[in-house]
Amino acid sequence: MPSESIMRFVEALRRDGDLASIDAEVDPHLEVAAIIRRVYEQRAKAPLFNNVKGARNGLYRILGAPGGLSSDPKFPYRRLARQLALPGDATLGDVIDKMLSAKKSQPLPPVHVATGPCKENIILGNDVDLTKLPNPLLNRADGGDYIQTLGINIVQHPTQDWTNWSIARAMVTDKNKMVGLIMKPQHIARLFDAWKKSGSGRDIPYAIALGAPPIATMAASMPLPAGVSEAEYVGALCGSPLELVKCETNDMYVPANSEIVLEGTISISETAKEGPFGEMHGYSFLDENSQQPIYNVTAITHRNDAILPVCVPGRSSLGPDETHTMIGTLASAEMRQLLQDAGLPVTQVFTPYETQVIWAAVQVDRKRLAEMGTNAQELCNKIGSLVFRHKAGMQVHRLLVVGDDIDPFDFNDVTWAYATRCRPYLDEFHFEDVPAYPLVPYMSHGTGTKLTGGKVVANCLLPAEYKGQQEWVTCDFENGYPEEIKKKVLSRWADFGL
Ligand SMILES: Cc1cc2c3c(c1C)C(C)(C)C[C@H]1C[C@@H](c4ccccc4)[C@]4(C(=O)NC(=O)N=C4N2C[C@H](O)[C@H](O)[C@H](O)COP(=O)(O)O)N31
Ligand SMILES: [K+]
Ligand SMILES: [Mn+2]
Repeated sequence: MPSESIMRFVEALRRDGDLASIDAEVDPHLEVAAIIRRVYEQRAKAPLFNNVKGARNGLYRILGAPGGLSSDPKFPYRRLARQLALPGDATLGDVIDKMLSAKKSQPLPPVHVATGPCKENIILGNDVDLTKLPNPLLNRADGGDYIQTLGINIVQHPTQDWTNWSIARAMVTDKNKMVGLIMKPQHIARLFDAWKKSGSGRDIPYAIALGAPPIATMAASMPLPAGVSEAEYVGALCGSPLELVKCETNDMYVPANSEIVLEGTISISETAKEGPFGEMHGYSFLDENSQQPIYNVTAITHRNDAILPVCVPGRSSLGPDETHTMIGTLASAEMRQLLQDAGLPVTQVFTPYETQVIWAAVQVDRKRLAEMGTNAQELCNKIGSLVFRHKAGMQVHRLLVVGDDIDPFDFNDVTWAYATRCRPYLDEFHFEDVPAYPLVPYMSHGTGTKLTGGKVVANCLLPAEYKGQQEWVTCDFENGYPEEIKKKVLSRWADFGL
């Protein structure tokens, strides 16, 4: 059973020796975020701050980098594994397979229970004061304190039977208000529009479950198809229904063992300035601010000694954070599913962390490719059209189509194929009429259009590979020498003192 609560997850990290439990007082104004940012980059233990300056009455402790790489280089993805109850030595391929494993199963609806740990403390109406919480400032350029970076935004469709769980950032603006990014084509934006169109004129009931069960947070970060209620997918993933409790001030349901729950309504008319925010590509643009919807907060409920998980997005090549290990990996899962459902000989898709998950390597089975009797132009246009016109491919701007001799999780492999087999211009297939990811710096602050285009598929297969032929020997130790020579070399290696 995956870690069905943040507490169980923290215990798993402690057992792994991958948790630093810090009782010294730390300042949520930049100090906490700077530590978390360095934890990602140094691949240090996940920090649990038990003594955050300004915390009171159990609100709140902070857990940093729950989805960062583990502090044990032998098991880099062990934190993700613990969230999904996979073995500690799980690979990213295992994480992708696990998150896709319920694709063919029946959805398993959650069950409603009377109460749970998130109901241990209930703060209502006038007692709600977000400004009294130790909200973290995550980057010196940020436009506000982002309390919401790893919680689940829970919003229902006004008429259809669809409750969407996603992650969308939000910052505190005053005692009972936040403002949060709601951007197309994300489902929260789609539901926001549906509410506006419904003509009811009502503001939108929502809940944000902070410190929800880790596997629920993973599903919230995954671009599952529209209409799929993530809670039901999680039930199918776990083989047992999630337990939800009803909110105090609206009819939303939240995971019973969430750490902290914010309840209220998203205004369909009022907006406020949101951002800047240090985002997933490693930039916080000083002029980045847009008018975004206001989240009214009518209740806060929480566990005693509640823990707020926090993500501090930034440069991933030094050490990926959850906007890479979760957004990138889970979008890769959905892109792989999309291409396989279209009958293409795709065996794996992955967004390298070295590219801020803006690129994705698409691995094809070269034997099955040869049976297709196709060519680069045809294959790359098919792949690009499928991925770039689908929501799961929204944040990817460059696809690299590689053969099965290339490990998509190994950036050395991917760049070797890209550098040596993709001829600039002839092997690049451009897409200017597809939705862009507007937060990519060369889109938001570049010279061209901001909402469309700037996408390309790079063919990294030589023509012979389209016929299933590999007309070369790869010059590395692994491939360049007969087995008995390699055995001989390895057996004498130590004696030579190399
Ligand atoms: C894991 C994770 C996911 C995030 C985000 C973050 C983290 C940690 C923070 C740290 C808050 C940074 C911003 C980054 C920002 C962002 C915006 C657009 C695309 C990617 C990221 C955004 C966000 O603010 N808004 C948004 O719409 N989607 C986000 N996702 C991606 C979505 O959770 C993901 O796409 C899901 O699939 C949505 O569910 P849906 O398919 O609509 O049901 N945030
Ligand atoms: K989701
Ligand atoms: Mn969704």
